[in-house]
Amino acid sequence: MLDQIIKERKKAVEDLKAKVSLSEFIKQIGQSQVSYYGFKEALIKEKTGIHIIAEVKKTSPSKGVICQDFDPVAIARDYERGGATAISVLTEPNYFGGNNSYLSKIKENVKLPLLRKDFIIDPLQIYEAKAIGADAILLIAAILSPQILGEYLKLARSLGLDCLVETHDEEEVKMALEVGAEIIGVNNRNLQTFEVSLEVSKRLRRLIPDDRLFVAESGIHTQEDIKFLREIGTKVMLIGESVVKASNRVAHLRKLLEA
Ligand SMILES: O=P(O)(O)OC[C@@H](O)[C@@H](O)c1c[nH]c2ccccc12
Repeated sequence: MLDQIIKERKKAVEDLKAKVSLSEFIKQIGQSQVSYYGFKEALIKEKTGIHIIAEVKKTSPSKGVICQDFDPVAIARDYERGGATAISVLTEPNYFGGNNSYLSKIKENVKLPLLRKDFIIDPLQIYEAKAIGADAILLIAAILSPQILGEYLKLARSLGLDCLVETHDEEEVKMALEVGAEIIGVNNRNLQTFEVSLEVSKRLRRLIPDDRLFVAESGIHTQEDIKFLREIGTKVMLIGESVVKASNRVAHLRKLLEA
């Protein structure tokens, strides 16, 4: 599955390159009127409870359609009212039902830092992320070499974008630490098999020193899940399905924040 997603993303990047040049993105970034917000800065603020990065996604390869009447701006507004610290927006169209325009529209309507959630495999996508209004990007260790990951981190920083570096095993955590990733996510879902277990966070949490920001990602649904993650020293959690699907998103988020 992951291989297929990457193949399609590569094709999309080739199509993008045929249409938009790097200098056009640089020009767009220079002329941008939007306000950017610090993603890491918001997530490291001292707080009694946890910080939640709430995710806007319509479908997923493992669950199919998650949200029937999908309105990205309305969802993002609910997240803001419910107390999310940041918002993750899927922009990958074929598997997650995402779109760049969703991120841009949310940027115009919500005052929270935005993470562009996509499969980044080319530097042009990093410029594009900034141009569409992202404050941060996801970099997935499993699909990048250490050298490329290091280069993308540097490029993102030079554009003022924070990076969430996603890992799923010991090897990937080591790689993220070595290239100097400041924010390290542990995906509880295996992107190949879709198997989800919070034990992955528990196992990898202790490998991440206190000078880096640890983020637990995926498979977080209940107050019990949050208590479990808090007990292993998690302060930031990325939650998708559970909050998108809730009949009352604001109330559900507030309840999770109380855990
Ligand atoms: O819906 P969940 O189980 O709460 O998961 C959210 C998020 O972690 C998940 O969407 C995700 C984690 N890593 C990714 C990489 C690409 C696309 C999506 C993801």
